[in-house]
Amino acid sequence: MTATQSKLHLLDVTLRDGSHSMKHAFTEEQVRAVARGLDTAGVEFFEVSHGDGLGGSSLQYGLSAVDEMKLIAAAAEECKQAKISVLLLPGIGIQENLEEAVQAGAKMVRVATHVTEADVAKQHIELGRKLGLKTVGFLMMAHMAPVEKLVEQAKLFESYGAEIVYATDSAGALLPHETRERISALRQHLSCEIGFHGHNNLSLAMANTLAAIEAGATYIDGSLRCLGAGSGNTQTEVMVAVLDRLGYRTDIALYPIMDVANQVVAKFMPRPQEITGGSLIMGYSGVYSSFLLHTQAAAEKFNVDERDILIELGRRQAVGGQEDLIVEVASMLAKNR
Ligand SMILES: CC[C@H](O)CC(=O)C(=O)O
Ligand SMILES: [Mn+2]
Repeated sequence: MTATQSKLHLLDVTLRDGSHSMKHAFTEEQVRAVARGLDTAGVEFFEVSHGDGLGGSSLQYGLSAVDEMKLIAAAAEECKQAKISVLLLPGIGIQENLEEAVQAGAKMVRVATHVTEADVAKQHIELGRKLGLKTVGFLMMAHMAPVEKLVEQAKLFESYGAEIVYATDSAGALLPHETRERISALRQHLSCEIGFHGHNNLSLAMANTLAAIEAGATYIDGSLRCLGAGSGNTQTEVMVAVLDRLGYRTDIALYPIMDVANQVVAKFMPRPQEITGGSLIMGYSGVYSSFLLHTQAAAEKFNVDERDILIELGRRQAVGGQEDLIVEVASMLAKNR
């Protein structure tokens, strides 16, 4: 990689993907402190929503301790320059949720679908554009589709009006050459900007991020201290240092971004974002990172090994929205013991 001084857009997802690790219990005070720190450091975009996107607060996905609209409004109040993104999964979030988020201060929407289901997002992308938002298509579980399928689905997003399309490694299952192959194909076949969102379940989030950048991604996600589902995301503050060493411009100041990571986020994280038995197996068998805490609860309830549940979920190719399968598999394993 050569030093290019070309600008990369870092989007921090601590206050959205981190919601999974926090069991959706962010307080307003925590959100304000993180938002202030990100804004001061020069982060351009950061995401605030329930972990499963707008409207995700439910028994199936986990109830939010504080209404996400209140958190979005609080974060917006703290910002002088940073813009707030929200995640929207068609079928979970609805039009009214997005309109309310805009009232609260959101400036970007990322419409997320399973990697083969972009066609359910047409109205949502059009709505984002109509509301004047920076509008993004976010293809989750990108490891589950062959490259040609990913390109086909990304083109659908682009045709609906998405200004950026992401390949999302939801399970932290991609290897660097697979990431490179996917992002290169997207870059070759699309005119819009390309993004990458990684998870660190196989300790490859940074390697995949660099492969994505080399292949043409210009929007990159990260979270402070890796606070995100599974083993978390590419670590924002580390990425700022690495990209600076490589000669990329992020316009994010290193000490301030380290300070919000270490003096704010580290103080309220429920546990370090380590690669545990469960998250490693998620990357290994290709299971949605957001299933981790649900799986650990089911393993405890049915007294079975969380790794066995995850291997079976991977074999069944479980996708987001199938959280009920976790309990079904755990109970099946307990019966067959
Ligand atoms: C359930 C939504 C999911 O957490 C979105 C995301 O960040 C991913 O797929 O990695
Ligand atoms: Mn994620």
